Amino acid sequence: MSAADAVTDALGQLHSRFAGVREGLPAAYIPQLARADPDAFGLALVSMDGHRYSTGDADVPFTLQSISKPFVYALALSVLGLDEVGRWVNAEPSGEAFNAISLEPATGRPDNAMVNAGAIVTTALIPGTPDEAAFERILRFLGRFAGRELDVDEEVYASEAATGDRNRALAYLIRSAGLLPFDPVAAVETYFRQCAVRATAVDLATMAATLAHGGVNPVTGETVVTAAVAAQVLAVMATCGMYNGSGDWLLRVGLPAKSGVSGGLIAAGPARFGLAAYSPPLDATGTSVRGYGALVALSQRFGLHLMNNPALSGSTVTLATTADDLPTAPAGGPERALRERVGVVAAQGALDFTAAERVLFALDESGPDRTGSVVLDLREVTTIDSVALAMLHAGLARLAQDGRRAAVVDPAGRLGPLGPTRERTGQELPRFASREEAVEECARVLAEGD
Ligand SMILES: NC(=O)CC[C@H](N)C(=O)O
Repeated sequence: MSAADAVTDALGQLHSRFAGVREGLPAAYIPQLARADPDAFGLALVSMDGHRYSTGDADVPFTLQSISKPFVYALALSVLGLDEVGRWVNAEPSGEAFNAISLEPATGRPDNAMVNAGAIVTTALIPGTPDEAAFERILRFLGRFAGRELDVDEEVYASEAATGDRNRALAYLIRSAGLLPFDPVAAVETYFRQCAVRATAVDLATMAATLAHGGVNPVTGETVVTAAVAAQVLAVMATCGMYNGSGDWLLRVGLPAKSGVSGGLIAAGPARFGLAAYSPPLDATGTSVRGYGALVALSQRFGLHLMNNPALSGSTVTLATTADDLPTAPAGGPERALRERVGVVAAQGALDFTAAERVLFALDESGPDRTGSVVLDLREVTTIDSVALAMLHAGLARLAQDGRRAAVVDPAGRLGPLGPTRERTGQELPRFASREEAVEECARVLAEGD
């Protein structure tokens, strides 16, 4: 036993709770899918550190079906960009079933890339390269999300190819509206193959975790897509991923998700987890019945709903005082009076936009009457993202413009080159290794001014 087995136990409890559910039937319109074991049931979770947890049939391979759609959309966005992809496929929830004729009346443009119509167009947009046909490129790309090479279930592919006339009809209909830029037969064949790619629930949770982790596979460390593309894909999954069940899903589960008619279901908790369920019996929207139940319960149990009181990051400002309050300040004398006019603000942790706002507010409030000098101590700060960095430099420059001398305690150089502040003020921002030196410098400058 290990401590982390508690996570596996939590998954195991959900598994036991839903394993007995007998509702729903495996998809039958693709004959080969009707042969799936209705009792198969697996759950998997992958953390942002790449830790994998699973229970039940989480290592049983099954075909991705529609779960391939967000990942092929990610490839299209990576190759062509959102504006170009958006010319061919919209991003509006259709409120209709996955196989509906969800096309914009005037243009024939599919409503979104999660319904079949939009997914077929998305697949058609993927160009082959001199080295790789379009499908090989898609297959390899899916494998980078999973962290291993994936393959095709040829029987499921053949079964869908033999019966998939509705998807062919959709492709012809789209082309008749003048939209589909490629051969509809080839586009649908590639789409059928992508739907027949095989993966396990653990693979799928890794794929979802890669989207949740800003496009970096947390198991392999590979950057598969940019953070911007990962966010775009998650946005479309959130609004359209569960078809005509998308609104209800966002309400109850609150996570970007995608279902597939083989019984797979993924959900992504941005910056938290990738989740996957596998259980073939489906409800009326083509969603795994047990998977739905388990992920609703899991989201509630682990508090994953995105709109639910987003966790306030830990306290940022750990000290906001004047220098004469510091234990190192010698009592009495003119030194002490100078030190009363030096504000000290210490920050900690990872600084983003929210945290930078707290720091800037504390700098303003520091010192008597919001005047005098300020020392910003960044020794306990672990990271400063680009947005926070620009805000800190802008804020420090404004202090200088107000005639308030600022000094930073930043031995690790987290504030980067101090140039941005200097450029705005013409003054060098002094940087010190210790708080005491910074306070002394500020007090010295105040004494000079007196
Ligand atoms: N919802 C799904 O998983 C549908 C995928 C399936 N290959 C189809 O096109 O019908």
